Amino acid sequence: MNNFASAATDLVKVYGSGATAVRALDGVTVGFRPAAFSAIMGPSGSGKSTLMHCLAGLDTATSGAALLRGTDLTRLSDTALTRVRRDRIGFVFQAFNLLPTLSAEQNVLLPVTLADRKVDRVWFERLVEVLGLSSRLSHRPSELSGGQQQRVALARALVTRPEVVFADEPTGNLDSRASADVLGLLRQAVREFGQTIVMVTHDDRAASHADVVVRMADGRVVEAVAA
Ligand SMILES: Nc1ncnc2c1ncn2[C@@H]1O[C@H](COP(=O)(O)OP(=O)(O)OP(=O)(O)O)[C@@H](O)[C@H]1O
Repeated sequence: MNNFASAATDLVKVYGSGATAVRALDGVTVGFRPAAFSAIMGPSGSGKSTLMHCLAGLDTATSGAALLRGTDLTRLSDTALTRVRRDRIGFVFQAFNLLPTLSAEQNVLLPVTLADRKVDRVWFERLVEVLGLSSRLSHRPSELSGGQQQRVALARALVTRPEVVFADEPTGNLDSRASADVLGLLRQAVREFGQTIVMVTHDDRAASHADVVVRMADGRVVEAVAA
């Protein structure tokens, strides 16, 4: 499992206890290749978000391992986990989650600012150019379209060059044109920057942009195929 950028081994997540317990993950073993675009699909309630949250260190597992390049996140302290999330993982959410009072540039640079790190201007300029944000950097989120806001969120996720970007329904709030645009950019990040991306989606069209599709049902992986 160490060859994978992100992996789960026999991952179990039980919410609640006793008669009302829900086994959201029922022994998931799966690996996500580096520099590939992977999609997790499956019916509502099949455990997609729970798997992603455990792999991204946003939720704790009941048992099993959630590996980020061989680091088992289930064994880390809260402080260590916070650092891993900040330094080694990028996030893109359905609801963009940009800070409304900051400009696009400040939003993109937020993970660098928070980590008190030096901004790599060359990398920043390249990202902004590839994502088509050069003329939008001084705008606040409210002055941007949904597609532009998601591009800012994507730049924010990529700015630290994380080992994995986890995207949770990244096109869920976008119309079909903006969706195609964002999916094309996710693909481009994989192709040009060697970025590893793991995306949860309901949308067959979104999944068709991925290299690999992992299908879940009832808390288990039922299929993992090259798209
Ligand atoms: N915080 C929670 N407390 C209790 N049960 C939960 C919690 N989060 C998820 N579950 C349950 O775990 C199961 C898996 O949920 P999960 O959100 O991972 O599914 P999903 O495939 O992402 O669904 P959707 O596509 O609707 O987002 C569901 O039965 C859900 O009701």
